[in-house]
Amino acid sequence: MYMKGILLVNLGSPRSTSVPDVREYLDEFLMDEKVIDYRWFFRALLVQGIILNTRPAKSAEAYKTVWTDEGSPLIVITQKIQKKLQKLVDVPVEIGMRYAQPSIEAGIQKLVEQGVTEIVLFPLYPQYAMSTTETVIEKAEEVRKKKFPRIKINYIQPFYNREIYIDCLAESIREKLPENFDALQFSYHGVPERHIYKTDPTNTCNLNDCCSRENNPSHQFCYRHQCFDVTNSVIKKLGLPKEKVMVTFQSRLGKDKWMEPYTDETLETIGKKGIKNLAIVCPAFVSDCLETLEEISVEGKHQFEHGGGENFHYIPCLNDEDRWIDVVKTLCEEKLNEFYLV
Ligand SMILES: C=CC1=C(C)c2cc3[nH]c(cc4nc(cc5[nH]c(cc1n2)c(C)c5CCC(=O)O)C(CCC(=O)O)=C4C)c(C)c3C=C
Ligand SMILES: [Fe+2]
Ligand SMILES: [Fe+2]
Repeated sequence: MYMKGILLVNLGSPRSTSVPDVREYLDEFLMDEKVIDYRWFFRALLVQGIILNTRPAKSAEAYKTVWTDEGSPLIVITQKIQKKLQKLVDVPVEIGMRYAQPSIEAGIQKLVEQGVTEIVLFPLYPQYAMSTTETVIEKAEEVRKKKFPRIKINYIQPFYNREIYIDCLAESIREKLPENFDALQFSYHGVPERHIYKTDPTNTCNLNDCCSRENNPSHQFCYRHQCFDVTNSVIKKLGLPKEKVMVTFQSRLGKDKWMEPYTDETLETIGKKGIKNLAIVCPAFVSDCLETLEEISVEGKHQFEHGGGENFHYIPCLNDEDRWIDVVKTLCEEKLNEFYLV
């Protein structure tokens, strides 16, 4: 007897805003070799010897500013997506986080307890990255092989170029754009440049003009290309001129070279260049989280105003908007149906 289910996977947050809980979360997150891709000894030296001495206290303060009575925004929003999706589909829907709780293992366990044998696992990231999609799939496969060897898992691939997603994002942005703005900034989570080279099976991406060219075989694993592709498709739908649009990369960590231009440096300087009214959106995230609610809405706003900007307008993520839940449903159903084909 076969039974299907859906597991929605997001990044995860600390259990609470206490410094020990934030340290535990950062330890698991940053010791993932798909995130900090140094050899174990050097990774441990950097993460456990340096970063975990100071960052947990700083991050805990940041988390306090976004935490709600129900918990971390990222987890609360993922739960809301789960509940809304559950009303639309007739198979069980659970959630799992790549780091901390509820874990991917706990999510699969819940599905198995409901009799599920075939799971559609949805990594909630529009663009592919080694530090997101790839680590989720690797972790889920590790858990499946060790704990649930008889379960089948079918993975939803990055959906950055799916028309239903682009339509949904464009409409969501259109509704939230202020009447007057000098520029619309697309701020994506950054990754170290090395990650892009490392995951390019074709060795052709030059992290430059290549990412904006059409039909390069490297694009399937090029996070930078996929960010530009989302931006170009959305602005085409919105009918916005390219001159009014910027793409930047946020949230860098450590001393490696991350993709440029950096969001914070851009925000500090554009006011003086005449951009007084700014709208900003963060399409690497489907749900609002620390990186959007604190780093962009609060810190980003200060940086913009400090640099001479006047009106800063943050455009929230898709979160649990009904049109986005419909996209999630369609993408899940496509994969659920694939089980019949194998
Ligand atoms: C959306 C895609 C993401 C990519 C790509 C990504 C890469 C990446 N992140 C770090 C380091 C940190 N990220 C942190 C928070 C965080 N990152 C993402 C998403 C991506 N990360 C989200 C959704 C969040 C928010 C989590 C939440 O609880 O709200 C943090 C923790 C917070 C902090 O201390 O600043 C770190 C650290 C690296 C190193 C990396 C790629 C190599
Ligand atoms: Fe590229
Ligand atoms: Fe991150």
